[in-house]
Amino acid sequence: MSDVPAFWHAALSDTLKRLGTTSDGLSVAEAAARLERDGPNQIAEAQRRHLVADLLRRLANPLVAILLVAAGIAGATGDLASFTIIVLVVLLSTVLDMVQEHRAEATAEALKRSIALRATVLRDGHPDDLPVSEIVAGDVVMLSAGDLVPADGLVLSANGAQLNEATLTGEPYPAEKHADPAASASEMTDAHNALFHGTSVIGGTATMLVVEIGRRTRFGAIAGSLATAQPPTAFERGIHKLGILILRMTLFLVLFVLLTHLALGRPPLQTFLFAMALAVGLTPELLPMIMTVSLARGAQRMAKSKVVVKRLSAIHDLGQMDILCTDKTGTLTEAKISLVGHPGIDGDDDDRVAELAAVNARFETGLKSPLDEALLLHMLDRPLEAWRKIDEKPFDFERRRVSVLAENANERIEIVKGAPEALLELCVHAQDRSGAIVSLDDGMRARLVQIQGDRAAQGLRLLAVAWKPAAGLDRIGSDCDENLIFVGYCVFVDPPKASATAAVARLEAAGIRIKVISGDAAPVVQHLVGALGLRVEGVLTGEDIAKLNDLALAARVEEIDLFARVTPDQKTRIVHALQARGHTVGFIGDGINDAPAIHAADVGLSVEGATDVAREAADMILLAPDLGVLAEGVAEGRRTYANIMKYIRMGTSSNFGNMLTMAVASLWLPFLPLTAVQVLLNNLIYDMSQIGIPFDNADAGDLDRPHGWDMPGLVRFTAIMGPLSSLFDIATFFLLSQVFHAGVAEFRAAWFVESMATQILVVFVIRTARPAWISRPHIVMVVTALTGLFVALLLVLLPWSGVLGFAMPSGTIFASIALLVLGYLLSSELLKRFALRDGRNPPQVVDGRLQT
Ligand SMILES: Nc1ncnc2c1ncn2[C@@H]1O[C@H](COP(=O)(O)OP(=O)(O)OP(=O)(O)O)[C@@H](O)[C@H]1O
Ligand SMILES: [Mg+2]
Repeated sequence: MSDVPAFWHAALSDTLKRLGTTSDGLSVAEAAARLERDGPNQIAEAQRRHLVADLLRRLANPLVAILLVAAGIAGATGDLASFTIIVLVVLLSTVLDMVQEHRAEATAEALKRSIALRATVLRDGHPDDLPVSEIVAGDVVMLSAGDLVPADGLVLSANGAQLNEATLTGEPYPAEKHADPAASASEMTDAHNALFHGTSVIGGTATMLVVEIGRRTRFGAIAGSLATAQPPTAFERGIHKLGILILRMTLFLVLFVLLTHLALGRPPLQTFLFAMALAVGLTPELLPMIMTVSLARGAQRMAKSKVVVKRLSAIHDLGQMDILCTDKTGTLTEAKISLVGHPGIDGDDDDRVAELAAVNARFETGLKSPLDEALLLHMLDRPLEAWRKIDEKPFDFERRRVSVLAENANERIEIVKGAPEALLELCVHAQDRSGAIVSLDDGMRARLVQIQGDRAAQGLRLLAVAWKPAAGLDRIGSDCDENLIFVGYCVFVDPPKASATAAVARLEAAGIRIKVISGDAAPVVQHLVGALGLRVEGVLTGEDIAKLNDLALAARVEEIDLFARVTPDQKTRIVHALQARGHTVGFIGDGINDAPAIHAADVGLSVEGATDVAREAADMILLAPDLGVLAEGVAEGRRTYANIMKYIRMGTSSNFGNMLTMAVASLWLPFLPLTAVQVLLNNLIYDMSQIGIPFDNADAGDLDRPHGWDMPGLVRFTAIMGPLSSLFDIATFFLLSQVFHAGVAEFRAAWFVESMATQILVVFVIRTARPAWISRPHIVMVVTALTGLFVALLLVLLPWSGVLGFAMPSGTIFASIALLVLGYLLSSELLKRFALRDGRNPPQVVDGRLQT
């Protein structure tokens, strides 16, 4: 990497001295000073772009730049009015755009900050829960299983600390960390005394001295080069394609208008300005702003219904999600686990079982599972003080058991507790109530399997407990799973969550199929879904999945709704298999074991109380561990999508219509239908009139099933509504020039009004697939749209309209225009039933289930 010696080579005492700190950490005042000096501990550059820089960036947009140059030419040739107005309009619309977008981004950022990761940091010698961004070099941070390492640093002390460093090193196996110096380690993979930002603690605890923060960490160094941006969603890709299409058409039209007018001998400068203004008018320049504002507004509303969005574009995915994978504990159950029994091999409660299990739970340093907590709670009145820990082999989700080496005055033994099926297999002896050790024959094995089956069928969760003598041993050996002596089971109850049934029903009614993916045993999961009354089909276990390759798995995942005893890796495989079948997949989970699947899903979901790793991997965080909250979120996602589509439909259809109109007008009219200034004003007012769209209400039809980017539907909409608007434009031309023989200024005023009214008012028609008078628009949208129309009328009616090149049209002209506009709105209302049909084959909902 670099010639500077790696930070883990130096002696700890030297590093402490260099950083001016001790193993008790910094004082609050010193930390504040360092935060001021070094800046926050974050990898991304400060998000807030500088306002002036942003303005310049927007003005550098080629279209705007051409306009400004054109304005300059107009000014130089003495057309001061055009110069001033063009510059004003350009500035106004740019600033408008920018302010809206900044405000939206600020809202989204604030929401995100509310769920920022926190860490336990020693300040003034006391542990304090602080946002990770406030960590400075010299701080001492306390880490435990499930935490993300917030910076680079040295291990001060560790207790069975195991780290997953795959993000940095690609190494899938956990790395053990301890405080001994590693002066000779040249690679980070060998630096067993160093902790790196972005890795996660999967077992044990550690205290860490922070050495490097933010971009100076190893992770920060590569994160900068590896663009961390998420790949665009299907919706964003669609929008991008549409943008390119519009750009091509605009270019074509502008060239066409330019060449025809020049060929017909019209004044070159004016024609050029007009063509440029047209180009500006045709670009959906407001689209990015409308998208950001809609998404931010969606995020704000979702926050009210307790879903905090970390990645804004995930709102699209949420609206499009048609499969939700969920883990069991906490989402479908109350996660209030208690021990209800500890039967020995005869089936009756045996205290030795509870005691050994509790010793194991007490000494295990990994993330305490709710099962461990239930065990410890049960033993509260009988402290395990006689026991001393010697060694441990921590829990992992592949082995599904924990081994602990411990002793009391009488014995030194290895105690194992874990998933019963596998653990029973490993036992060759059993111990009965009297303490006698008997051989575990087939008959007894069958009786024990029977106990497992009985309890699981009642929905009770089981852990098996076994042990073996370990006199003279100081470490757990590689033979730790051999020759075990079975003592009994711990039986837990985790009551089903009452609200889950209704929440699942709501999600299913919204066209989302639920799949339960659990690390628990199949009968337990089956009993639970039965108790909740969920309609789920089929079961696949981790063992089955291990035998399937990805292709075979993809063939099975559709019809199976229950997955039991799966490993974390298999959770991810299931998500990928569903994605391969074309589904938009959500995954909700809270554990270390869920994080990879959360990351792989289109919509990664986690809950407030989940482990850091799960929350970090998620796109959205539910503030309440309740699927009902998610159902609300889905509705918001779809509303956001529906509103963005309104803007896009308005834009594409009126653009396409305008293009046709302009092409016809250029050939036919002896003058430009509008001056450049008028085109720009038209565009500005139209833009402003649409600012209310993100606030609009959505119809039930927009919310009751998933929908994604639908290009064929959009093309059909444009092909129907575009020509319709041209038809009425051309009718207006005809009326004005052939019937009323309007003068140039009067013609332009009338056409300005007609074009504004049709463009602005049609939103009330196409915002809904239902009859326009049934579906109520949001008041903010009504007000912005009508204000736009009012301003347009003022520009023509006020005395100074002459400055803009308008002359007041006669009352008859106004009346005919009003009739034309009315006719346009009515025919749009009639035709929209053909234009607004979904372009894809609508998914069929049969018997409440979405058929795919
Ligand atoms: N602390 C523990 N000690 C021993 N075994 C454990 C412990 N925690 C979990 N196990 C075993 O590992 C299995 C898988 O763990 P867990 O149930 O947490 O997985 P999961 O996929 O998160 O399940 P869920 O869907 O319930 O959230 C458990 O069913 C249990 O048999
Ligand atoms: Mg879990």
